Amino acid sequence: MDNEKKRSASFSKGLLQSGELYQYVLETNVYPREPELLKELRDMTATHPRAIMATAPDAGQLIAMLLKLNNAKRTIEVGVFTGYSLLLTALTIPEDGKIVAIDMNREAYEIGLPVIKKAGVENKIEFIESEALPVLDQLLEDPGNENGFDFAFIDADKINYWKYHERLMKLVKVGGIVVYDNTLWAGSVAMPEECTPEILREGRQRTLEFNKLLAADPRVEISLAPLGDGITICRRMH
Ligand SMILES: C[S@@+](CC[C@H](N)C(=O)[O-])C[C@H]1O[C@@H](n2cnc3c(N)ncnc32)[C@H](O)[C@@H]1O
Repeated sequence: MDNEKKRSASFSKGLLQSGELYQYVLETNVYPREPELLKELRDMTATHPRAIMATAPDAGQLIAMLLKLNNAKRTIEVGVFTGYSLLLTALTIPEDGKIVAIDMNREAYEIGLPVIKKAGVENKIEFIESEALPVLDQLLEDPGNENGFDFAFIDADKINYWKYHERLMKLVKVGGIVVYDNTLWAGSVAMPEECTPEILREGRQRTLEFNKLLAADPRVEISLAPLGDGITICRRMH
């Protein structure tokens, strides 16, 4: 990819002042520390027609740090796609860690699976091909899962984010962390509706509603970090 294309590809994902600034962050701080196999998976995904869906590497770097700071062992991931955030999590949690990874599309997961196998971390992953909501409800049927998870990463259909949140407030332990992706929705949350491109409008509305509910939720501390497409970090307080 030439520099111009690289700049515009990264800018479409980033929210900083300029593509150059985002590229600077990636090239000086993120890419040099990105594990080799994660880079391989990112490169494989780059040719996918929906490559833009993959978690941004700068957001991924913060997620890995949060997993470590929280000594996360049991995690949930909703929205796997080709597995960038999943491999990142699997590489970060300890050998006996486990990830319940849910996506209704196995095909995309299978694109990244050979790299996950090459990394030797497939044993940490339970991939469930399904709509996420019934799986979370099913997890809650087992009382052993209540407060049973240390961390969750949610990167799927915005319309259900609040429903996921309600379940996660029971599944993730007090002190545990839940990260929601795309909470700035390409910057559209701060645009007047009439100036928002049609393709972003519904997601913008859902994101505005979700962000408002989260900001008023006394169960969590929150921080909306403007990395990637915006990630909101929640720490369950009670
Ligand atoms: C933005 S992508 C996830 C990107 C991924 N975190 C990564 O790092 O590449 C969103 C994924 O959510 C999945 N998805 C959307 N709605 C879903 C639902 N209701 N239940 C389960 N998965 C869903 C899609 O199939 C898609 O693979």
